[in-house]
Amino acid sequence: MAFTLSEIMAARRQQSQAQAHAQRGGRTAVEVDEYSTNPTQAFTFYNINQGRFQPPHVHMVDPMPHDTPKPPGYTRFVCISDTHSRTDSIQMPYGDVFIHAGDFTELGLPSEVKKFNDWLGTLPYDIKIVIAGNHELTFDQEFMADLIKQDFYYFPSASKLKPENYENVQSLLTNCIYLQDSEVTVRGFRIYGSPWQPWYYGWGFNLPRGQALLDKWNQVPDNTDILVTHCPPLGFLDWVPKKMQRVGCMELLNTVQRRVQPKLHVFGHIHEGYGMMTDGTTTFVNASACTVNFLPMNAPIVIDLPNPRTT
Ligand SMILES: Nc1nc2c(ncn2[C@@H]2O[C@H](COP(=O)(O)O)[C@@H](O)[C@H]2O)c(=O)[nH]1
Ligand SMILES: [Mn+2]
Ligand SMILES: [Mn+2]
Repeated sequence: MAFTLSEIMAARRQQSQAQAHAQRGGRTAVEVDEYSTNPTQAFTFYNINQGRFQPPHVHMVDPMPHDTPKPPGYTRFVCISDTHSRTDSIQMPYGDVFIHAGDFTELGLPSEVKKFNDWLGTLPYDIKIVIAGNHELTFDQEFMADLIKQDFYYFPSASKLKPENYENVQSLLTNCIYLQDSEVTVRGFRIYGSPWQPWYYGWGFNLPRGQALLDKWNQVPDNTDILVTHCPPLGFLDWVPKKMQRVGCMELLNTVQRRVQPKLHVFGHIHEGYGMMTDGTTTFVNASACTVNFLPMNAPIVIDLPNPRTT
């Protein structure tokens, strides 16, 4: 893949401006990236010209064994995602705070949501945080209104749904804190959750790459400790082998690295990307429980974070 000299110079200028700004202690306002609509090209360009995804800062991290003792003064987060109504065989480890990063159903049917909520009720964690993903169709009110207008053309299996059965679908989640472009502070950690992802076959919470998604990420407060999104950022656990593509969101990456800099970013969506990485500032967790064949084979990922000082 060839880049022109002016493209390389522009990217270097952008990088040095961001570094200078960061050195002044400021956090950069994120703008739409010129490679936003082609994430595979963006990855290649920024990797070759800026070493943006290279060691020593960027590397894989081995998930912690579930029987590791928790150090005093730490909170243990149990991260999971993409369970797709297949929770029966999943062994849940010890922990304090449960985080589910979306796709807990296949279609967001109220029956599936109730089953998921019942499962949540059996889990022993102090706090349980859940966001939606593209499969939670009924949680996306605008999506459902459009689907009805199209007479359920794209999702005929959802056609039996009646609006009165899903209008308040969030209220079925009685055993967790549900976040949708919103935040909660637990044990001193500021946690923000958002379900949006780059458009892919017109599912729920799909948005075009670029400004539309950046508008959502711009709602994340600067001092967020833990960011939960359904989709990955570009370059972190976002590789789709069968398409040989990077599919993470460029604007999400820039928001995480240039502005918010959370301690932990939990997501899923790309089942093949299950695992853990770091860039030296943020730990990235793709917690997809299901494989690409929708088999719930991947264990929840646990991570200990030091409790924030409260003054
Ligand atoms: N090439 C792309 N593949 C994608 C994208 N989003 C999802 N996927 C693939 O689908 C599965 C399952 O996703 P789900 O949301 O239906 O559970 C995922 O593991 C990928 O293989 C995309 O934007 N581009
Ligand atoms: Mn999924
Ligand atoms: Mn998904």
